[in-house]
Amino acid sequence: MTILALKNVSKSFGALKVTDNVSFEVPEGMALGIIGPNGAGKSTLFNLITGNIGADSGSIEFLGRDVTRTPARQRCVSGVGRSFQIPQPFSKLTVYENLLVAGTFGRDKSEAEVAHTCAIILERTELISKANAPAGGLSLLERKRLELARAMATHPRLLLLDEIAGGLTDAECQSLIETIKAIHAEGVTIIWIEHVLHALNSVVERLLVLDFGKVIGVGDPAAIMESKEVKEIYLGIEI
Ligand SMILES: Nc1ncnc2c1ncn2[C@@H]1O[C@H](COP(=O)(O)OP(=O)(O)OP(=O)(O)O)[C@@H](O)[C@H]1O
Repeated sequence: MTILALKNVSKSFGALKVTDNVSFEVPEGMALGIIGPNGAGKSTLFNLITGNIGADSGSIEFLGRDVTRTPARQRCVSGVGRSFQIPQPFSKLTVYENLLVAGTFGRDKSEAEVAHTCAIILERTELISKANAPAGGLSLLERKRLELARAMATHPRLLLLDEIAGGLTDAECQSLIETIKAIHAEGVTIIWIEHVLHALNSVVERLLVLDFGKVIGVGDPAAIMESKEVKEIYLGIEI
């Protein structure tokens, strides 16, 4: 089953076309990586999928339903979760309270249900020992983990990760990869934008390359990394 389908989606900021006639489909259960140079339009693509910004043209389907004009909150409630490139937790709230906000947002769930699931998510994202610590005092890895945990607290069927491994040491990155793999193994569909290619390629089954807002390649990660176009455009190697 296709969980997400973009058809001819375009978006401009003034004269700058940041998303240029983008079409692709993601089968449920897949982990898809998105790579591309700085400014290629990767985060904008996430904002279009989540509804944080609206498309100028084209359509976006989630779980077979057209969500092109659906507000962000409703898309989140129906199963689109995301992490942001720059973690911005509620710094004066505790880690646990941050999760409660995400878990409660827009949902018709009892406080007891939300409290229970948030505790489980804190375990799975290795933040349980920090549950009562103010989020403002977390290390970078912990803040990245909190981004992941907050996204998980919204119960996503599709999880969008925006450069979640950026700035981490190799060891930190490896521990985060294991957590992401475990989430994926439970059946959550993942789309992951990342510049840390070894992290990305250890999780994803397919890679999509964006350049100047256009999809210039999509397919098996090894084949994509070896393609002439990707080496020239993304890695800056002249062939
Ligand atoms: N709200 C906005 N208004 C105007 N221009 C924007 C807006 N959002 C993004 N842009 C521009 O669109 C282009 C693509 O930005 P985007 O953040 O999507 O790229 P990216 O591929 O995610 O880059 P990076 O890898 O550096 O995060 C950039 O030139 C950016 O300055």
